[in-house]
Amino acid sequence: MLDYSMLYPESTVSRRAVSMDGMWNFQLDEKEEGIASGWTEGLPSPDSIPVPASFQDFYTEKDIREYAGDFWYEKDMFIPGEWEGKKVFVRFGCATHRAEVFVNGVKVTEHLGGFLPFSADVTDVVRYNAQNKLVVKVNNELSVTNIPCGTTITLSNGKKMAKPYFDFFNYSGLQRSVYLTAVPQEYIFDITTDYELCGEDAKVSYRIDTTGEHTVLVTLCDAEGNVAASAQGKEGVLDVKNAHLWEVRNAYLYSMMVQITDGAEVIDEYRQEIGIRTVEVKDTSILLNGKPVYLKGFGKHEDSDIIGRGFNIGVMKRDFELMKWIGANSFRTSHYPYSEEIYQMADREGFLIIDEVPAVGLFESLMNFMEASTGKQTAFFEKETTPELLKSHLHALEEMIARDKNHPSVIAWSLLNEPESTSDAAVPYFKEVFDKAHELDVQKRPRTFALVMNAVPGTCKCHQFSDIVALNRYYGWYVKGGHEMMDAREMLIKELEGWKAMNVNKPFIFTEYGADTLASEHKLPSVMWSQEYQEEYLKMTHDVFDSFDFVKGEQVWNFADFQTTEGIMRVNGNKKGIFTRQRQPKDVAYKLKQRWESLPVDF
Ligand SMILES: CCC[C@@H]1NC[C@@H](O)[C@H](O)[C@H]1C(=O)O
Repeated sequence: MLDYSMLYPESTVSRRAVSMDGMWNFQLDEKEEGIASGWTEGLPSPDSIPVPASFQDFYTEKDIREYAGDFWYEKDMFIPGEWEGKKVFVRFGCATHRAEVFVNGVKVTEHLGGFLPFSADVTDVVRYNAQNKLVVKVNNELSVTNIPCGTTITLSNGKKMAKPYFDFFNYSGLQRSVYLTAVPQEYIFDITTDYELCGEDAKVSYRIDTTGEHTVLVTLCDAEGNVAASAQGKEGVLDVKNAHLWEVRNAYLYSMMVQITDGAEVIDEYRQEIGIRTVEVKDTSILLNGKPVYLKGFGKHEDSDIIGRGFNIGVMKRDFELMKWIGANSFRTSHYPYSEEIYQMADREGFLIIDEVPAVGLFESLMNFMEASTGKQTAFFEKETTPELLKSHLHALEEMIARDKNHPSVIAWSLLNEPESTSDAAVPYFKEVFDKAHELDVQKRPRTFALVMNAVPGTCKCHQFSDIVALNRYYGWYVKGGHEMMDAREMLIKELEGWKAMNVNKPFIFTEYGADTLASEHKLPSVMWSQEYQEEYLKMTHDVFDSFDFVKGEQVWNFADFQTTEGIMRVNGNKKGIFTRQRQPKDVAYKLKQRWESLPVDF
């Protein structure tokens, strides 16, 4: 178990959660002198930047935008006297990709992994009714021992630069909200739920982890605030009569109130919204509440102008409005777990999420989108560093499942994106990862990984671990693009015939397919990069999907244009979006809306 709670920060009768978002002091540490020079007590000559945000797109200097190495944040935090006697934490939504945290010059924690929360217990180092100095050293270098994978080079001027093995910009920093929290000495550490449907009724199994032994009370209220069920004890079952189920695009949330009590006294109280639903795979179907569902939607990114990968509540709202407009019902959190607020919104809006751990770039290529189709082997899982990578991977997986396990919207775990799954050495690595996910998830949700283009019938050695087989395919773009699309169609059909012949008897979904498209380009007849070509490509691909009944999902790559490293294949980023980076529709959005609104509901 993790040594920090993953519960989302909330203020209740017993708790306080104070946002520390706003302008923070900020300073690059190119000489890596910060520790030796006492920056832990405060930064010598800082600038100031917003948190949450990536730092890269604020500045005009390319050396800052491409900076790789250590960089520091600083914030003064006032600790109220009434918190004395409680436990006090600083909780980071994430720090990308690694961090060391100091309060009043004392190191209070460190964390590896850039897309999941962690907390520092600062109870013993803070001064009450006084300002306290919070200092964070962050580092954004890439390697093959942490996820996402890449490398870091040193340029001729001695400056370091990140070289991703993945196709998104290495945005970094304090990209999600930071909270100051206070909880009782005996507090609710974790909540775990599972569901069983029994006709019109439902059983909600729960486990409450606390830091003490006092009595635990659990009360489940419906959306109208009526008590639907209640129980006493750290583990139990809530019998819910006439349960109102959480359905795709028809959400219903109950409120679970958990209390630690000592007689009439409430020691700690925490409330979490839950959705009563079941998810399972049966033969080639994905079942939600026992009914088949077909996934329509996108691979996305947390990516927007100016703040990069910083959580942007307005962009989140716009993205959900666009997904509702176009008739989507799902998305994959490609290629890392997203901000918690996005899962909370998906819970409220009834969207299905494939939650992806940041295991991307596990195929050694700086041009993954090109070399992935060549059959190139990079012996990625045969390195001396592979055990260290596996340790980081499993820790990120444990954090992701601990954080996201109670969201009704999360229906599956994606454990890798486009790894090198065609080598014998990949098999034991995958087995460890898939077994760990099964062990950690009480709900035993389906597990998957996205197969890269050269992982096809007969070459992929790892698809057997997946409960849902997810394909990233670009026939008509990276393979046989342009006027050769007719041959691309034949290749896609041939591959699906190959999977069919293997009698895998599992649902297949496409987690990526797409064509780079400039909103400015119209051509008659079409050419690649034109709007017309994106439409022809999607129609060809969808026609093939529709002729294979084991295809149970289509998630277009990508929802919106997004930033990548610069290169000859990227026109200021990846342009495969159905929407522009500013969230305006390309022409194909209207065609996709027609298709998704006309698809039958059940499959
Ligand atoms: C052939 C691999 C395609 C690749 N897949 C991973 C995504 O993160 C990239 O953006 C996408 C692309 O190149 O568009």
